[in-house]
This record gives sequence, C-alpha cells and structure tokens, in this order.
Amino acid sequence: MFKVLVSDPISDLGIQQLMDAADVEVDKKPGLSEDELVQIIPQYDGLLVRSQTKVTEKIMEAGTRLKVIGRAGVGVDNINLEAATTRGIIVINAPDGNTITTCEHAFAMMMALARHIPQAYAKTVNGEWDRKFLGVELRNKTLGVLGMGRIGSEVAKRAKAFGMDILGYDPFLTEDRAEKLGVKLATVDDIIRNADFITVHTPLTPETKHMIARPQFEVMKKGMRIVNCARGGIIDEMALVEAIDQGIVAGAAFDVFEKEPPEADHPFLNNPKIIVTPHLGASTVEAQENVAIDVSEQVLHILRNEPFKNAVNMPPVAASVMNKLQPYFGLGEKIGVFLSQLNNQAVKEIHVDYAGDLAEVDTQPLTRYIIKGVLSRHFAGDVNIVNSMHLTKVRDINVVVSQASATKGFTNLISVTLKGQDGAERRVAGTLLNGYGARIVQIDKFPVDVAPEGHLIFISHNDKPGIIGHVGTLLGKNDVNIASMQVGRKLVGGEAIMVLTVDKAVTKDVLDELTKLPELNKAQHIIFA
Ligand SMILES: NC(=O)C1=CN([C@@H]2O[C@H](COP(=O)(O)OP(=O)(O)OC[C@H]3O[C@@H](n4cnc5c(N)ncnc54)[C@H](O)[C@@H]3O)[C@@H](O)[C@H]2O)C=CC1
Ligand SMILES: O=C(O)C(=O)COP(=O)(O)O
Repeated sequence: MFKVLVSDPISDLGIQQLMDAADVEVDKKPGLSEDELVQIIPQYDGLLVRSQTKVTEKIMEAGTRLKVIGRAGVGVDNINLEAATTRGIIVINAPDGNTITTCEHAFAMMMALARHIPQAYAKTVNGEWDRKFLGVELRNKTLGVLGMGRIGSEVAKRAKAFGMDILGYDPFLTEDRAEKLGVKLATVDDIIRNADFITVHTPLTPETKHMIARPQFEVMKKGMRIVNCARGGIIDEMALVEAIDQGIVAGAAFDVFEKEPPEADHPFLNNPKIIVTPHLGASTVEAQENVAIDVSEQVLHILRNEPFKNAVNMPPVAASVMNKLQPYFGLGEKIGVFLSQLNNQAVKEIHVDYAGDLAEVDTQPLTRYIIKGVLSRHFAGDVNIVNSMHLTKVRDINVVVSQASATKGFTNLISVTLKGQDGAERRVAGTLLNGYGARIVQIDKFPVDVAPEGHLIFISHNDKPGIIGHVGTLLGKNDVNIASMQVGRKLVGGEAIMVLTVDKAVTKDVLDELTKLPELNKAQHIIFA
C-alpha cells in the first residue's frame, strides 16, 4: 500500500482518483510546520503540495520512502529541487491547469488598477460616495509583458482584444511566435522605457530576481502601472514603494510577495496606490480541480512505476518519443546491470551507442535507465532515473552518447561500454527482437544470444576440448541445473566465453571450484533480479 500526504489545501475532487485507488492511502494534513512534517514524513511514499509547504532538504532527508513530490500548480520554488534530485525523488508539477485562471487574475488586477476598483469599493461600503477616482483606459496603451510563456502569452492575447499595443520579452520568444500573438518582440529595456503597463510572468530565478529594481524604475515612463502575479521578488518591493513616492509609478497590483504572508507592517499594505491579493492567482474552482487531477494522475503513475510526465527535475520528453523508447527501458537497464556485475574496476567513462531505430530519436530518457542499471549495484541509497545522471557527475564519470553506428544486422542495437581508469573496457550490447523480447547479443568482443533473465554464469576460458563437459559435470554435482548454454569465440583455440542460464543462484564456493578447472580463467554469477 502506498501512502500519500497532502500537506496543503488541494481540491478533493481533483485528488479523488488517488483516494479511490485501492493501492493508495491518502492523508490530508494541511498547515504542518517543518518539524511536524519531519516527524511524519518517513511513512509516506508521496507528498502533494501547493505553494505554502516549503519542502526543505530536512524534510526530504527524513522522507526515506519518498518517491514523488507533486506540486498542484506551476511554481516549484518552494521545493528544494537539488535535494530532491540527489535523493532520486521525482518532482512533478501541473503546468497547464492554472494558466487561464492566473492570466485572468493578472488581467483583473490590471483592470482594477486602471480603475481603482478596490479603493473605490472600500470607500463605498464604508458609506462614502467618493466619485473622484479617475481611471485610465487600457485601449491604445502599451503593455510590456516580461515572460511570454503560458500565462504571459494568454495575457497578451487578451490585451490585444482590449486594443493595447503589446511589447513582449522572453529569451525563448521568436519573431514568428511574437507575430502570431500580435506582440512586438522587444528588449527588457524597450519595455522598461516605453510601457504604460508592465506585467511580469517569469519564474523567480537568480536572473529574474529584482529584474525590475531602482535602475529600471528610474527610466520608466512617468505614470506607468505595474502588475506582479508571478512571484514575489521579481520586482524589488522597496524600490517600487520609492518609485510610487517619486510619482514615477502611478499604481501597482501584486498577488505575490517576497515573503508570504507579508509582515503586518509591509509597506504595500497601507499604500493606497498598491492593490494586493493573497496569492490568489491560481485560486478558481476550475484551476484547482485541473491541477489536482493532473498531479494526482502522475503521482499514481510514479508510485506504480508507470511512465509519467511533467517531471521538473528531469528534461521533458514528447509523448511520441516516450512511446517509442518505453519498450527499451527494461533492456537498457539490464545491459547496465549486466555490465555492473561484469566490471570490477573503477569506471571512468560510460559510452552508450544507439543504432538502427534508436538512432532517430532523443534517447536521453533511455540513457538514464542504462546508467541506473550500471550504478545501482554499487551506490548506497536509491539509484533511479531521476538521480542516475546526477550521480555520474558527482562521481566524475563521463557519459558519452553516440548514435547511428552500425546495427550489425539488428533493427535496433544498444551497445554500452564501460571504460576503466586503466583504459580497460567491458562491453555489452543488446537488442529487442520482435516477438522474442530483450536479448544480449554481444559481450566484450564475442557475439552471443542470451535472454537477460534470472541467473547467468559468465565464464571466460580458453577454447580447448572438454571444457564444456567439465563445467556441466561440476554444476551437476552441485545441483545447479543448466537451462541454456552459449559459447562464443573469435579464433579456434583462442579466448572464449560461455554464458549459462541456470535455474538458481550459484554460491561463491561453486564459482571458486569452476575457476579452478583447467583452461578456465574466470567464472562470475550475473543476476537480473
Ligand atoms: N500567482 C499565482 O498564483 C500563480 C503564479 N504563477 C507563476 O507565474 C509564472 C509563469 O508561469 P507560466 O507562464 O505557467 O510559466 P512558463 O514556464 O510557461 O513561462 C515562464 C516564461 O518565463 C520566461 N523567462 C525565464 N526567464 C526569463 C527572463 N529572465 N526574462 C524574461 N522571460 C523569462 C521563460 O522563457 C518562460 O517562457 C511562474 O513564476 C509561476 O510560478 C503561476 C500560476 C499561478
Ligand atoms: O502555480 C503556481 O505557481 C502558483 O503560484 C499557485 O500557487 P498556489 O497553488 O495557489 O499556492
């Protein structure tokens, strides 16, 4: 039974599929402190959060069973991603479910700002009939959008309908896309100097932190208005207050703060030109259901070891590519597992070569499985597809991937070579045979045909008459049944290998006895458990 902790308020309807799953038990405990989470997290396999729970290294350290952290929303700045990756914890988010809702909130904030709606409302309900609030139209104004991702693009589309001229900046915004969206591609500086309204829709990163601060306010158009429904800290709060005092900024609308919730004496909270909401950008019935459904679905897949999407600490892969690669994951991992047992020296480089069908797709998810197989027997702690590449970096192991070399007659071929400190190499290659499944087709320089299943004995010997008989007799004497046998050699009488599939594990004593046989150099037990 998997246990999932929901530590923020998340839509019940959205997590229904988790609650209905026979193999999952869900506990809802919103509002716990870090210490309280540290206490209870060891029993959970999954953690579901929004933005309130700060998922710190301390919590992950205690979460020894944690396999997945699901963020029911976009921003993952409340989750220590590096700590998660190091521990092999998959972090997923729900990037699409709240786009429109947050865009609409940003737009609502911009309109409220233009027409002083919150200020006028407060006076009116207070019994004052104050008609001196004079607003501005959005029509014919220039809107600068910093961050033209999902939300920024939707804001731009709506602004277009309001007759605004839009300047957009995003490092990934192309001329073509800008044109399609009806946006003029601009620099940050263009936007800062020319916009009547600016809205930010980037994540908070070292690069975007205080991207609008005193130097930017100093050159802004007098009377401009600014909106932040993305992340606190993108706009320098203190510099904004100064710019308002100096008459540069006519008004600001903020949904997010550098520290949430803000202190009671935060200067935004008593400034009549600043309107605020308590991080409500994603708070609609629709968005909350969407993000909770999306994240629950992926958490279920991860717990059940099924393919999943929206991992934040792994590069994204298109579904079509994933479908193509998925059948190879088991083979790739087994090649890695085989090599890890064959090899007995420090690994300096892992070279993966993909040929045939596999030379045409982005194989990086498959490489993660191969590396997982190579490393898992030697590393303490969980090695999985999230942390496998990271672990190679930590251990200074170079991973080299090549594609499109010779297929040796196979429609697909994965060849993996481990290169050791002293230059020695071990190689295993495998293929997926239509109708027959995974096969190992090469070990070092020897062609073989072996199913990577159960228990194998790998023997290297000299190609001399009688050796097969000796091996068979010895194993029989030790009650080890041979299911199949493969022999490979390059030259008659030269170096040779033997791969035996046996019905059970062989003891070290049996391997030692085998090694003492004449002309036998080495015997190793390989297990694919
Ligand atoms: N207030 C709220 O409740 C919510 C806030 N958000 C926040 O809104 C922001 C945007 O979300 P999405 O549009 O879904 O993300 P997204 O990933 O689709 O878009 C972000 C864009 O920012 C761009 N960007 C990154 N660095 C930049 C830089 N230095 N200058 C300009 N652009 C840069 C990226 O290229 C990307 O296109 C995120 O910070 C997210 O956490 C999202 C949902 C709800
Ligand atoms: O999705 C995001 O990035 C948000 O900021 C929404 O945060 P929330 O889930 O409402 O705490």
